[in-house]
Amino acid sequence: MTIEQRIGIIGGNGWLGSAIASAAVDSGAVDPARLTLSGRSDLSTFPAIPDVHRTNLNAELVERSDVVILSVGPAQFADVRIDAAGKLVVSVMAGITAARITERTGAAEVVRTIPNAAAAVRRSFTPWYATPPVSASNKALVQALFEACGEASEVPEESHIDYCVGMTGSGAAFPALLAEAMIAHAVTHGLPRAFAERAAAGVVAGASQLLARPGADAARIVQEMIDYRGTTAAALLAMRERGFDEAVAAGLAAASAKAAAMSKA
Ligand SMILES: NC(=O)C1=CN([C@@H]2O[C@H](COP(=O)(O)OP(=O)(O)OC[C@H]3O[C@@H](n4cnc5c(N)ncnc54)[C@H](O)[C@@H]3O)[C@@H](O)[C@H]2O)C=CC1
Ligand SMILES: O=C(O)[C@@H]1CCC=N1
Repeated sequence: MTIEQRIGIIGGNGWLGSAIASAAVDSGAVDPARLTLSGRSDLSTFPAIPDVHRTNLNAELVERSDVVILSVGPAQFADVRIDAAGKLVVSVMAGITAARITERTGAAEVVRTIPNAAAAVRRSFTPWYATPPVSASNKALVQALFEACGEASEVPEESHIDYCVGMTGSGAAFPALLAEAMIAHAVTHGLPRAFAERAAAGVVAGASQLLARPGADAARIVQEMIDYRGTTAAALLAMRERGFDEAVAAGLAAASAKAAAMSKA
């Protein structure tokens, strides 16, 4: 779907805002001439997307946009003073409630999302929640915008977005954590670091594709390996025995707790 509405990204000079802007343009979903980015840094540091309008003035961005994406840090939101009444406001900020966004922007139609760092390679999985006033056509716009960044899926409750800060938002870093642990182990067993890095990245990125197959079922893949009763089963059972599931659960809970604390900072 090509998005006809004019899009503005406040914080479009930042990590995630830049990735969304590039994905939206590269996918063809958004015409760069209808895209505006704002941020606090020098305009020369903004992403180099031809024909995109860049500004340090949020009011100018709002004036030029039908859809305003909020991509500043949660603690920076208190400094964003805009009047977006009558516009669709889409937040990617962790921890900031839709009620607070309406209160501070005047927008009735608010969507909360939690994309992730894989938006940079158009592989973010992005859940989104629309407040009741959001029209069906604006919901379709949000779905199209985040499909340009990877996959997107509507959730029925705002609390699901707060939960997803850990799972989808922070989860993009988890494969690298797994790879790092494997590299460290391989190096202590004498393997050359360069080989270990290539092998770990290859295993983590390559084998993840098993889960990308239609109908893939993580629990079934794990159980099949355990039922095979070979070396993989030995590895999986030892990791579980040492608290793998508990470590993941603690990580997800810590991310959501941190988001709640950041939103109050
Ligand atoms: N980085 C990630 O993987 C993810 C980030 N998020 C959320 O996305 C938001 C942005 O995160 P990042 O891009 O990583 O941060 P960032 O620090 O790279 O970008 C934020 C940008 O906002 C700009 N900014 C700050 N105050 C501003 C203001 N008043 N007006 C205009 N621009 C302003 C800054 O110049 C900065 O470039 C955060 O709220 C974060 O919780 C959500 C999911 C994943
Ligand atoms: O690390 C962070 O704070 C951001 C928010 C969710 C994922 N990344």
